Parts: sequence; C-alpha cells; structure tokens
Amino acid sequence: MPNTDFLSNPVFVALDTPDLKKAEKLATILRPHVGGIKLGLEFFMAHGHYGVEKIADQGLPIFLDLKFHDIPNTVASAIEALFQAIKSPPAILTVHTEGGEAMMRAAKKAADKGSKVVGVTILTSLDQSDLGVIGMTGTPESQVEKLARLARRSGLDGIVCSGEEVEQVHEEWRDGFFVVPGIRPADSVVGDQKRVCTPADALDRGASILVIGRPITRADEPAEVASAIARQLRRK
Ligand SMILES: O=C(O)c1cc(=O)[nH]c(=O)n1[C@@H]1O[C@H](COP(=O)(O)O)[C@@H](O)[C@H]1O
Repeated sequence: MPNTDFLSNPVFVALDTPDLKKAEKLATILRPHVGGIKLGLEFFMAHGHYGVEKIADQGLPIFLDLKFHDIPNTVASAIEALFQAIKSPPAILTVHTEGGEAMMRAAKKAADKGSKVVGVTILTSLDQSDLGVIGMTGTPESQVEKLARLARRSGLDGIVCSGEEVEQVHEEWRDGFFVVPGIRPADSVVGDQKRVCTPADALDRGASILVIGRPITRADEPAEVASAIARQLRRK
C-alpha cells in the first residue's frame, strides 16, 4: 500500500528537475520539513519508474503527477503498466478532468491498488483571458466548479485547483481531496503561475495538500524555506 502519512504536514514539494542526483539531494534535505514529494513529467521523462523508486526509497509519500489525458482504454492501460513496473503504487496520481467521465472512471478502476486519483481542472497558470482564447466561456471559478462535480460523479477522490476556488468546491464536496498548487509565500516570485495563494490561505480555505515547487527548490536555503512554511502552518 502507498504511504499516505501526509496529514501532519500538508506540503508536497515539487521536484521538477531532470537531474536525479539533484532530486535525491533535495529530497534528503527537505525530508524533515515536508509531508511528501511530487514528481512530474520533467522528472519522469528523464528517469521513469526507476527514478520514482529511488526518491520513494527516502520514505516520503509520492505524488506522481503525470496528468493522464487520453481515451479511457489508453489511460487505464497506462496506469496498469505503471503499477506493473513500479515497486509500490504512488500515494496520488493525476488525470485531466477534461478527459471525461468514462476516462476518469477507467483511471480510478485501474488505480484501485490504493493510489488516490485526483482530476486536474483549470491549470493555475491560466486566467480568465486565457480561457477566452481557448474558447471556454465562464470564469475559472465556474469552470472549476463544473469540473469538480464531474470528477466527483466519476468516482475520483478529489481535484487539483487553485487557492481561489478551493473554498467553494470544498463547501460542496466536504470529503473531497483537494490538491492546491500555485502556492506562493508572500514576497516570492510568481513566475508562470496566474491564480496564486499563500500556503496559510490555501489551507484555511480547505486545501488537503499544498504543492510547492520553485519557492522552495530554487531558494538559496531550501530546507530553511520549507521549515519556515511548516512552522507557519503548524501555528494555525
Ligand atoms: O497538477 C499539478 O500539480 C499542477 C496543476 C496546476 O494547475 N498547476 C500547477 O502548477 N501544477 C504543478 O504544481 C507545481 C507548481 O510548481 P511551482 O510553480 O514551482 O510551485 C508544478 O510541478 C506544476 O506541474
């Protein structure tokens, strides 16, 4: 069974790097200060399940963010292939909610070995004007709400959304699992994120876990930043 012991510290640090040694080093120094590790496409493309296992060996729960988005059979088969290859299932996996209900159902069924499956809604790098360009009507909030309902109906455990929508979706889906990226401690660089929130606000609004990458990993002293965030959240 995956290690899901992340409730004492809701911070999952995103180790977005193709450099295995660097990821291992960061995992080692951040281990006492975070609740889990998120590995995504950049890391997985470079090191696959072997790299995931190396990081998982450090004992923290792994959120494997591969954002599956394809037809139901392809997504289910990809998850089954991952579970065959990897020593133990990740604690959390992502699919795109826009893949539709049948795909999400198939993903959840394929991941029944114990991974939580959460649906990515509207990426935190998009704002209202970006949605217009894609041809989506409505606000990010209304889209996230709609996709959250679809994810719930499809049997997923929860969704990924920004701190701007999490309160509203949490109101409606009390036992949902809410992953909030786009986290920026006060004064940190926003970069390509557009819908951002501080760690404390995201937690107050109902986030289950917070995904934080560059504000920690690109800091001069990553362990100090992670430890300060953990202290701040513990005081709440
Ligand atoms: O699924 C995700 O984790 C995700 C969804 C989303 O809407 N926005 C988002 O930023 N993420 C991920 O969260 C992490 C954010 O990293 P930083 O912006 O460096 O804190 C990256 O690994 C993204 O892939």
